[in-house]
Amino acid sequence: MGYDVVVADNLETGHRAAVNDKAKFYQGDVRDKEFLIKLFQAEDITDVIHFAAFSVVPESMKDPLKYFDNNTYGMIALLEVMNNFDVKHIIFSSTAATYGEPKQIPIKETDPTVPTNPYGESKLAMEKIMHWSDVAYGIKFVALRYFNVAGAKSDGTIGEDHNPETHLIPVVLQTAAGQRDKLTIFGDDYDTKDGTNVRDYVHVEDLAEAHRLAMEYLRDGNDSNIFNLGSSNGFSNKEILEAAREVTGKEIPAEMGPRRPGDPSTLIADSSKAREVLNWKPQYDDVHTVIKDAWNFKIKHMNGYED
Ligand SMILES: NC(=O)c1ccc[n+]([C@@H]2O[C@H](COP(=O)([O-])OP(=O)(O)OC[C@H]3O[C@@H](n4cnc5c(N)ncnc54)[C@H](O)[C@@H]3O)[C@@H](O)[C@H]2O)c1
Ligand SMILES: O=c1ccn([C@@H]2O[C@H](COP(=O)(O)OP(=O)(O)O[C@H]3O[C@H](CO)[C@@H](O)[C@H](O)[C@H]3O)[C@@H](O)[C@H]2O)c(=O)[nH]1
Repeated sequence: MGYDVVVADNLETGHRAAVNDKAKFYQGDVRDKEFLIKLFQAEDITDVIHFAAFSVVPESMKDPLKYFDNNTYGMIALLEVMNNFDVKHIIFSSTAATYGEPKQIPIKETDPTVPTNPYGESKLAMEKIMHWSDVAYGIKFVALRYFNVAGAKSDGTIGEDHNPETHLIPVVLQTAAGQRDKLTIFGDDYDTKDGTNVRDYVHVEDLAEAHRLAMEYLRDGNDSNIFNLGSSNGFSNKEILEAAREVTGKEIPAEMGPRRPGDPSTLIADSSKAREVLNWKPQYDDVHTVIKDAWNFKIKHMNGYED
């Protein structure tokens, strides 16, 4: 859309091949202030979109300090360097995991934030650090609380590739592709329509557009703000499995397993604030399309970006 883009990533879970050729790429760690200072000296940065983080809920339960170090400390280092270079806009990948077990569905931005896992806690702390950096240094932020991001770029060129993969839809599709023997659904004794967890899946292309709108919102001189980003539809884990069977035409063997520690029962967004304030108009509300796009990426990249 005509923006000049600089990407910084340590490639710990990311892939060089996922970076568009038109963007400049710097390999380095967001916690490394020397690296950031060199980057901010070399490039004329006006706005920062901060995605870098660890984001696997069960891993954060086992190793919380890894999450507070990479995520929360990473934010401190970044804001310090932004402040030194007088960069005043940051768009941040926050998460539905900041809410914890919701008191009401759909979840509004004003609802209580009581994370049930260290990952969500690390991100909530990052939001608070941005708030106080706004008060003290005038760095304006938009925290985008993503619900479950899924799908792939609709032309099949960019998609999810984690090793090991833990997210439900790509795990289901690895099973459909014969790369796993079976799917294990983590718990069927929740207080939901069929006993399995319910999540709100938002297409990655809709999510990307919300970032552009959030950046323009800050460029227009608006105040710091927090927005939910979800499709506002809830699908149970069993429903995702059934939808994936329909999309792929594969049997997809599955079994029930025990609950996964740290999982809230149901997460569904009220995204009306993003629609009203950012004028966000998500194009995808059908989970079949989300799964179809993820499957399209999968069959073109059976081994991820190695293909
Ligand atoms: N996928 C989801 O459903 C979801 C939902 C809510 C929030 N989020 C957030 O969105 C962001 C992107 O998530 P994703 O699913 O694409 O995960 P991902 O692991 O694919 O992407 C994270 C990227 O950050 C990089 N990174 C991590 N730590 C870094 C560091 N210290 N320095 C430099 N680069 C670093 C990784 O190499 C990777 O490219 C994360 O902040 C995550 O918490 C994701
Ligand atoms: O093999 C699997 C993998 C997942 N699940 C379940 O599928 C659901 C979704 O899990 P997952 O895809 O791992 O996502 P979440 O744990 O819901 O977390 C995602 O969504 C959060 C916001 O809702 C983000 O903050 C996180 O970064 C992102 O990973 C949960 O009920 C899991 O228990 C299974 O049953 N079997």
